[in-house]
Amino acid sequence: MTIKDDENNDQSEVEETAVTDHDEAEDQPLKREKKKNSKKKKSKKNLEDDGVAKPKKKKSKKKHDDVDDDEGSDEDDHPKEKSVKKKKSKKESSIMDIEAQVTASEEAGTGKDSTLTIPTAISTTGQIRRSGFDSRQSSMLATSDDPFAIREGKTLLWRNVNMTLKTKDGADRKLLDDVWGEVPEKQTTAIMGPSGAGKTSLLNILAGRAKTRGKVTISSDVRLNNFSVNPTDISVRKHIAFVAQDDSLQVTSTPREAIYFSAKLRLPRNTPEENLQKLVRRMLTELGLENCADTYVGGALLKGISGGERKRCSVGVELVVRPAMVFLDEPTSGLDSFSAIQLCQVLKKVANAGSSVLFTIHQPASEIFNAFDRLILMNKGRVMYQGLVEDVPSYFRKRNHPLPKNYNPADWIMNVAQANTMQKLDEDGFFPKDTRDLPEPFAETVEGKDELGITLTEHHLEKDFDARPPGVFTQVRMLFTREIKNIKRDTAAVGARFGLTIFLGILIGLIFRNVGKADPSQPQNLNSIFGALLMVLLMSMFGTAQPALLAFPEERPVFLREYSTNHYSVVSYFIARFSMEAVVTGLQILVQLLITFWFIGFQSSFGMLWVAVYALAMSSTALSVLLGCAVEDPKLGQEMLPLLFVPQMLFAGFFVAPDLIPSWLRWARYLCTLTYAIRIALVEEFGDGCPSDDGSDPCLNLLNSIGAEPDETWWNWLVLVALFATFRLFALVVLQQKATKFF
Ligand SMILES: Nc1ncnc2c1ncn2[C@@H]1O[C@H](COP(=O)(O)OP(=O)(O)OP(=O)(O)O)[C@@H](O)[C@H]1O
Repeated sequence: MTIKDDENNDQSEVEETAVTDHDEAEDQPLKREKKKNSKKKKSKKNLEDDGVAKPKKKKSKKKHDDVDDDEGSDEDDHPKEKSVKKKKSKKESSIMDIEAQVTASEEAGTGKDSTLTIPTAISTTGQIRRSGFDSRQSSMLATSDDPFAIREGKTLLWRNVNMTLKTKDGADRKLLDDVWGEVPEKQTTAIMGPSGAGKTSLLNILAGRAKTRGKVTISSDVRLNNFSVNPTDISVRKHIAFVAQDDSLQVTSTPREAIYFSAKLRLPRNTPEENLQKLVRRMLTELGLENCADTYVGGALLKGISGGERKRCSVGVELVVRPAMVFLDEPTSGLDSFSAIQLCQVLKKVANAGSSVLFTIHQPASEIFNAFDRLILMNKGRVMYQGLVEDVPSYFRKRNHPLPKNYNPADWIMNVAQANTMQKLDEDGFFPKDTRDLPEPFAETVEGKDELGITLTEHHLEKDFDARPPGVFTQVRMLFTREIKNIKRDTAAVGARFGLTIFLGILIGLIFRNVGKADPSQPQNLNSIFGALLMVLLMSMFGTAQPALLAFPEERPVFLREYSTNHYSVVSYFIARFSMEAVVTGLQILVQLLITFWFIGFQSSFGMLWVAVYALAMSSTALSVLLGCAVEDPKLGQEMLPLLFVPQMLFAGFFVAPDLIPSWLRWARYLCTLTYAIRIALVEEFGDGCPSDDGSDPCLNLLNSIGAEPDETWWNWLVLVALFATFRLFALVVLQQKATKFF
């Protein structure tokens, strides 16, 4: 095998690099670490056959072998990739050698630490183990085009997880009762149990998607690589790839694009384009998505791939970035048995590569059940079993519920859980207590320091500039490109928006035809021109603010998923959305004015009128974006739409003279963008005045009545721009706050 052939050469090559790359300062912690390693090595506590995982050297050796086996079988499955794999650089091979060596030395209990700057972490059993590569090695790993490349894993463990519901009669109902457990790295762990057992609640708490709220109280002791963490903290959530039950994918993207989008934005910036493409292709193949790779994901209004394919696509989006921890809520629901097995095999490969995989599952087929490494069996909020899947039969046998021959173990244990009362199960010795002897946690947060002064984030931080994820520019470009595709593909929405603009433009144009060419010194003509101008402004406000208001609430699930999984920053998202809105709004106003301007025959310059109407549209959309960011439900957003427009019309000064408005309410007019836009447009149209025969000037009188001074137009521009900027800034703040909320 290539890896073995290169072993000696590559190993020495990397050893040399590792040593020469570290200056004196970096060597110090290494020495400290080695000292501490030897001091702190604790014996694994042998946990008895009460459902607690036993450390099995044999098992871990097998796992290591599995990695190699999988490598081999992958090549068999994908002959085309053989040549690619053979061409893997020596460096990549050597990294795998290092990993193999690390695993082997862990098992043998001999650490060859001298070549690696590996900080320590304490495993669930208290055993000290290495948990990292130096930045050079990890960045080299990260540039691989293999979704199952070896990665550094993480272990999550928890105890005393309680979830309590205050019932109507004031009593406390325990939804989760002192739940404990762990998701070790390199293993797949399934949470099973009857409906209502608390599987989803537990997964959500661990993934930071549930917290004390209303009548539900949650408390927990959760540790990530022995850092005591609050799972709802965004910095903790970003360590976990989460695949929710309901898919939140961009409706107009294809599976290929969705997976590529995730890989491009989350993998190191120096990952070659060719590798990204290979990675995506491999992911599509592994998940059986090749046939629908270029079909839209689809949604309620757009026909797309099937529900099962959508689910697999969601899994691919997370797995493509080689996460250290993967949580999945019922990943196999809605899949046929072949697809479910295929997906489980993929999860197994991911675990073999080093990740910790946790998922909830209903009653799986025996083939799937036997493919898990570990099982957490929940029953009415309590842990009924916790440990290796292979220990399940003996555990149940010892408790007088032996597994019948030729029976699906999953069916059997569910049957036992449901057919017996909790009291009977308790008497039979189920519901093991947490007897783990956990070491003191390093720190209260991932940003706290471990004993070597290293934060959990730093363990994974890419120090190499090129190995960091793409910057703001790439994020904005990717988001912007996706938005353009979205607009092009969602033809119904774009067609409705522009179709309505054309229709209303023609209608207004026909009704006010040639009104602008009439003599404005005649009162009825002046009223008509004013009416035409007002209609054009109102139409631009309504036509642009409504889609902008609905945009964020509709996109919220996708945004929250992508933001919480490190695709992009809030600022990038905001800039991309704003740029898209600016372009589309500009075009929409152009179409509208091209029709109405020539129909009506306005006297102002076309360019100036376009700028005024555009400025009004942009500042109105800024207000509606603010509202859109504040509400979570698109329907609620729609209900609140009048809130944007009615006050604008009331306070702008053309229905009621400002002096007649109660004095304590008059200030509100200064916040209305329409007030300033109508002044600018009127000055453009009537600024030169229109003296009548009786010596008066009706045009200037009109300007006067609504506070439009031709000499002070700049002031109106300034306020319009200031309002625009303020609303946008508030929207950004609100979005930033909402971005961290999942509940
Ligand atoms: N926020 C909540 N408020 C009130 N009750 C809740 C809340 N969340 C969960 N529950 C209750 O907690 C229990 C466990 O719910 P959970 O959804 O975790 O079960 P589950 O094992 O995932 O069930 P299923 O397999 O049917 O999805 C249920 O009785 C549910 O009604």
